[in-house]
Amino acid sequence: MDLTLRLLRHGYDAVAADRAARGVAPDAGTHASRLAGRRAVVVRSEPGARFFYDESAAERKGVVPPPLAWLLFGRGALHGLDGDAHRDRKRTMVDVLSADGLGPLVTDVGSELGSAVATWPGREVSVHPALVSVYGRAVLRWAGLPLTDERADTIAHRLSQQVDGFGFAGPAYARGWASRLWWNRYATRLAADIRAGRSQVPADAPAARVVGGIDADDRTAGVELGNILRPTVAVAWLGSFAAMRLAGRPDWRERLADPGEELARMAFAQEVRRTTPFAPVLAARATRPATIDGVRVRRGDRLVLDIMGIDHDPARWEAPGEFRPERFLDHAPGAFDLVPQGGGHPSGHRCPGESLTLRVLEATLRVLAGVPYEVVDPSVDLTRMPTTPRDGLRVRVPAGARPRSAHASSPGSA
Ligand code: HEM
Repeated sequence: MDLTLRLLRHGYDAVAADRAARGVAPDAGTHASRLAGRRAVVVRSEPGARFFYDESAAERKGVVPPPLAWLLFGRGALHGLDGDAHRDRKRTMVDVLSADGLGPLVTDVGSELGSAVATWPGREVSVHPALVSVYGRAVLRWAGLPLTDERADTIAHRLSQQVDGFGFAGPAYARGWASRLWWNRYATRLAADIRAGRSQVPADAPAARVVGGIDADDRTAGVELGNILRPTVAVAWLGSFAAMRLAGRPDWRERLADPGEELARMAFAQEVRRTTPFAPVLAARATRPATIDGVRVRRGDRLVLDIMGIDHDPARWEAPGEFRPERFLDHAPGAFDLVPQGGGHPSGHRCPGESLTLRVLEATLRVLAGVPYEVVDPSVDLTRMPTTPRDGLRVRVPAGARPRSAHASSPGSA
């Protein structure tokens, strides 16, 4: 069976099911398969991951089919560019997302979430939609868009629908497309207004820097602006798993509530990234032949990076099935060992939002660690992509509880 069908049927367990069906040895780092009717080589080992990220060996153009790529990233997005066209555009994105400029966004996430959790005592709330609002308001404000909170909430939830639709889950896929078409219209107009000096977006704000830094038409500039806003909202998927893990670890919960424990929160966030199912695989096309781990690669073959397999590989991670944040306290992962947001060098296709993701999760953990909530149902459907703990993680906060974060002053680092 084709891996595409397995992805639709098994979701995050698709590669494991493919390996089992093809009789691949448990320790094999690479195996031959099929993707969308073509020969494919699925890579997990370090040599395989290096080949996947070698620009002289693999390309992206046209590999992800439009029904998925145009929904999630938008038509013409840098995810599907190669060579100089990719490099030029990537530079703008990396500049805008550099660590120096993220402080105000991260502080805002902490204070927005602090205000939100102050309303939770005595209620049962769903964490995922709450985080979509918090991250969405914060990133839209940081980007420089002058919006009311209500309008920002609406936009945040529309952006989250584009993410929620990527796994072709029936109505979610249709909702995702409705939101994508709306975003394309809204963002094209916004990009044109920013470029013509007709908007209230300050010239040095991230939205103006993205739109001004990209050498492309207004529609494509709007698509790339979405490629900063939408994935920041998507951190809510990781955030809901972070909240679930926190509830399961009272020892860490106590520690992470201490404002001085930033490094421990970063380690916890790394382990959340490693263990959270988000993108199961990535795809590219081989531009030259090779042999990887004894498996022949032909020019034109699809290459599939097995994200779930790498992040849970027993050769890389001790007890990979266990949630152990301490593994990141004194260990920085290699460029091909922890790949929830891609791997290799940042100038390649690796996600430029990793630092933002980690810092937003760190701020989220600081606030949530001070809230005495219980999880209603931690079950996770691994066949649904993207997935969250059931119902976006419903939590119950006792009446009269006083979330610590709502009273603590926010440290500048958070
Ligand atoms: C939920 C958190 C996130 C996850 C799981 C995630 C995952 C990924 C993955 C798997 C890739 C593809 C890497 C590759 O093709 O090799 C990627 C690329 C990308 N991500 Fe993220 N990401 C996240 C957050 C962010 C954030 C916060 C931003 C920006 C604010 C961002 C912006 C991008 C962009 C622009 C690319 C395209 C890079 C390129 O093709 O050169 N992502 N991300």
